Amino acid sequence: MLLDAVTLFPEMFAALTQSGVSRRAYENGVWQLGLINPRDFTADERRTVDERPYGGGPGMVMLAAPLEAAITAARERQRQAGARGSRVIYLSPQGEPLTHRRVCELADEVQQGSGLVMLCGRYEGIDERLIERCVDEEISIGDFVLSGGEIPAMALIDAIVRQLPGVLHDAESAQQDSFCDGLLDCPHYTRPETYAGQSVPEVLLSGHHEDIRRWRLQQALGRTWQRRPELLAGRVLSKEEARLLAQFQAQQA
Ligand SMILES: NC(=O)c1ccc(NCc2ccccc2)nc1
Repeated sequence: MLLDAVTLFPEMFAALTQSGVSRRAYENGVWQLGLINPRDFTADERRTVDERPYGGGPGMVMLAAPLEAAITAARERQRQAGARGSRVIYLSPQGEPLTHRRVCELADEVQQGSGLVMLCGRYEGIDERLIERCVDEEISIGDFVLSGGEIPAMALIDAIVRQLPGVLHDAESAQQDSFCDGLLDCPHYTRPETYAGQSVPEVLLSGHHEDIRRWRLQQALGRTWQRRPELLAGRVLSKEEARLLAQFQAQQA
């Protein structure tokens, strides 16, 4: 699974390869990370990667040429490593909002042997002609602006890696994540049974797996209804789900 990042700050990506689930998967060879710095593809002495915007205005814009050379190098490296095609994804506030569904689609593509090149912008963004020439897809992780595309790229990589087989111990926990079945996650509890005077919902101590499954489903439905009702609008409920949600709503009334 070849994932490359075109970035002026390659050292940031250590967060993925040096800790947690993504580190374990990386060390087990489930995924590989390539880091390409556009500064290595500049032709001038000062290794210029950005310039002032035409039309004036604040800030700087990233030059197209070093980025195109970096992307070309990344795609060539992926081709030589046997990737069947490469998708160039540009992380930007102007992108398509990222969803769990898209994460799973990209994870499937990578599993089928496609490579991913994540383009990380800095400053005010990138010369539009580079985007037109080289970017296959623009993705946003939310309606806010960060100082660079590296954190969004790492978020996307982490979300994709979690979906790859063998990464999470029991595949189940990937499925039970929020959003997997289009719902928010249920509440979770662990020891001690009483914390700060608060006890754990009885059903979770009962050992009745069917009751526990039903309680968790009802909590997920109820929370989604309370916090993100628009997610329910796009989801068909089973008879059991409809009944559990109605019961939850009645209890809230
Ligand atoms: N919401 C996001 O996914 C996101 C992505 C990148 C980013 N900052 C870099 C950048 C700024 C302006 C134009 C293009 C890239 N901030 C937020």
